[in-house]
Amino acid sequence: MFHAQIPFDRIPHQFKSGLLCRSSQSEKDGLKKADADPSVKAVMICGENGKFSAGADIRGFSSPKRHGVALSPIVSLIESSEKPVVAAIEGVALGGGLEVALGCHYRVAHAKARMGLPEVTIGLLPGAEGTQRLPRLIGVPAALDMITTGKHIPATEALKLGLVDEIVEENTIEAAIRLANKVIGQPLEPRRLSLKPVPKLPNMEAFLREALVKVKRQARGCLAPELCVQAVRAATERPFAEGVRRERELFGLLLSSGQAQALQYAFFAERAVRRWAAPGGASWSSAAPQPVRKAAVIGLGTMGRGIVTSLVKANIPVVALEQDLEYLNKGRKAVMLLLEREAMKMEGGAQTLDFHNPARLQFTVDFDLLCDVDLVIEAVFENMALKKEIFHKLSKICKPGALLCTNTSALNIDEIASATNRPQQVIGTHFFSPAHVMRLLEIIYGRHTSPTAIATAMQLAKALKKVGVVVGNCFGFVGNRMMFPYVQQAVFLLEEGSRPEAVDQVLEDFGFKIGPFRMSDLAGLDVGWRSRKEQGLTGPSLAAGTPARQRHGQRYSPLPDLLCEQGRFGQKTGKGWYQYERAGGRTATPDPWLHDFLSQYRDTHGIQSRFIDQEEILERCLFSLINEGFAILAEGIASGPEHLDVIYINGYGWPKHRGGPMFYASTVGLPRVLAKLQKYSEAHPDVPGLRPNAFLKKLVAVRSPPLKEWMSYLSHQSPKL
Ligand SMILES: CC/C=C/CC(=O)SCCNC(=O)CCNC(=O)[C@H](O)C(C)(C)COP(=O)(O)OP(=O)(O)OC[C@H]1O[C@@H](n2cnc3c(N)ncnc32)[C@H](O)[C@@H]1OP(=O)(O)O
Repeated sequence: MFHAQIPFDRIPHQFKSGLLCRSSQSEKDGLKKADADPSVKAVMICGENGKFSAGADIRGFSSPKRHGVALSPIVSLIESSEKPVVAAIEGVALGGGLEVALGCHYRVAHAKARMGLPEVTIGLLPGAEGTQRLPRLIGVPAALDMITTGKHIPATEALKLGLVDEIVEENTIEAAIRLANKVIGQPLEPRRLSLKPVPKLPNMEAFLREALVKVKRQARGCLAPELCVQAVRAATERPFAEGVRRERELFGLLLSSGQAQALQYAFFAERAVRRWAAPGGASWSSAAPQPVRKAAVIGLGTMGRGIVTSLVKANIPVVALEQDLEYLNKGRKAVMLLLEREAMKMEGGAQTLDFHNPARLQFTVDFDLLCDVDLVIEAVFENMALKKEIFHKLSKICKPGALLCTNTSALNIDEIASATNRPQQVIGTHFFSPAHVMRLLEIIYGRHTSPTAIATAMQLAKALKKVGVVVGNCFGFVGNRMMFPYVQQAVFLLEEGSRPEAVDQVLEDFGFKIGPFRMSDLAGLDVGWRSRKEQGLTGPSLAAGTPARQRHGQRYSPLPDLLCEQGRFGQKTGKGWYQYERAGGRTATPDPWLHDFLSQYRDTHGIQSRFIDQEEILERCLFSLINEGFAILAEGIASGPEHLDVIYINGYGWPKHRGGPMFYASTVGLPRVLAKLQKYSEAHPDVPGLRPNAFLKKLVAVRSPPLKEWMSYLSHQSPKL
């Protein structure tokens, strides 16, 4: 028996899985030697440290030295071996790692192992013949599902699909050796996947056509899933060698598409934001989190319900509190419904979640029951006075070490903290709706927030399977602050001659899940209206004589206020920027009433309507958002552009294959972004959001360095960091 270990490059930090080495000579030599040595009867391939392989080093794909796919010859060599080769899969077998296993004649996996071809998630396709071998092994529907989603499947599922031959609870390597000994001398031809036909489907053509439509719909504008379908189609239509040629061609297209680079940037950005930094030098490397053994949620509106669901799913016991029994019962029903739905999606169902057990989930109107929780998340509506009242109460009732979180999308964390006797334990946790689904958790530190509080909130994000991003305290924090100029431009474009459906179409074609007007109808126009009234921008507190389209000397559009005055709050009232089939309906159709209303509005205010092309729509919306991003970086509200990008991808539906707004700016070119902002700003001098930010100007002046160097060009790090 010859044991070949896939050469492993150890990844720094805690990561113990192996990555495939790009130099392939050593394993080629090993395999050749084993084949030539008559004393070797079989070969077993395993990983190191309990991990088979996480695939190729993703950083290598953007390296200029990279030429073609070097793994295919090794996989072919394994498959063509005259001696049985068995893969012993422990930990993970991903990407190129799984492709190596597919070249083996047999596969044994540990019960806890996970397998997948995640290349699609980094903008590629399995380029070492995986798109040709997998459909031959497990059939087109299952292979297509794995290849186009990139999902990791557990060993139990892999066994059901026929991806592995055996799963074991204990020593995988010994089991693989046992299997290898058993199959010595048996014919290998039937085990060579390249020689097998792809299992036929009665309706293969229709199936592939539908699969293409599905991936195009799901991943608007993202190339990789579409090309994955094309590669699998090649497996169904061509002999193996031709299919491989097609796979290689498609892989090359993706590698040079720009989307792969954006998605790979997003992969590392998501990991980089875990290394947070905050005022006074506190950071992820020095601060330790406190354990959260029990939590409480205050307020069971839409956000509170989702947060409770999230905590229960993370196995954290929860006390859910409402102001009175009527609200409590309503909230309880809604939470139970959400949890039942979630349980149905999980293996093990309701038993796994255990939400009927009052020790795991308790509903109450009694604040005193919060006395022993480790963490409270207040999720009442956005009203400073109410939040302060609650935090004042919490600081009296909760145990000394308890962390006090406020779920707010814009309010001042310091002001909320001032109502307590422990501002160091107050932190903002901005969840996104629906809170049990959306991955983003914006974590906002105030002036007094302690490093332990930040570390605990980050740990909570991890437990909830969310991406936590630590940011500073300012109105709207990062996500909403960048959103304001974007939405503002969208509304200004309507004033000047555009229509909601035209603006939405441009941004949806760019890749956003929904455009700004559909989004506003979904969220409810009344939310922003209430906030504008509180800010004195509209409503009874607006000073008499204020010009209709100006506030504090800047351009202002009263259009959203006028719609709200007509009771048009969006989907909930059946009318907003669009019309819907009924109140609560979800199908938006352009509304002739709104078009007439816009014409009358322009007449009233003497605005000459003009045709606005797609380029202007896109640039004014996106570049104003990006411009605000530069202001946020310059002020030290976020520690790097990756933070802004991760927030936008995970919380605002920014297309991941465009890498986030700041990455996108770097691909468009900072000089172009600056020039366009200058042009639009000259045309609209009363719109500060279009005035190029000084940091953007500085970066252009120093010849637009790569994104990872931007922060070093800030002359001084903000005192916030
Ligand atoms: C030439 C043949 C072509 C082959 C195609 C391929 O193989 S493409 C690569 C396919 N593989 C992947 O896409 C796997 C990506 N990685 C993961 O899904 C996960 O990292 C994991 C392996 C499931 C482990 O998850 P876990 O949560 O335990 O750890 P992290 O995600 O936090 O990762 C720890 C650190 O390791 C770095 N890292 C992980 N995978 C890779 C990789 N393939 N290439 C380079 N670096 C990788 C990750 O960035 C983390 O680094 P830090 O410095 O600690 O942030």
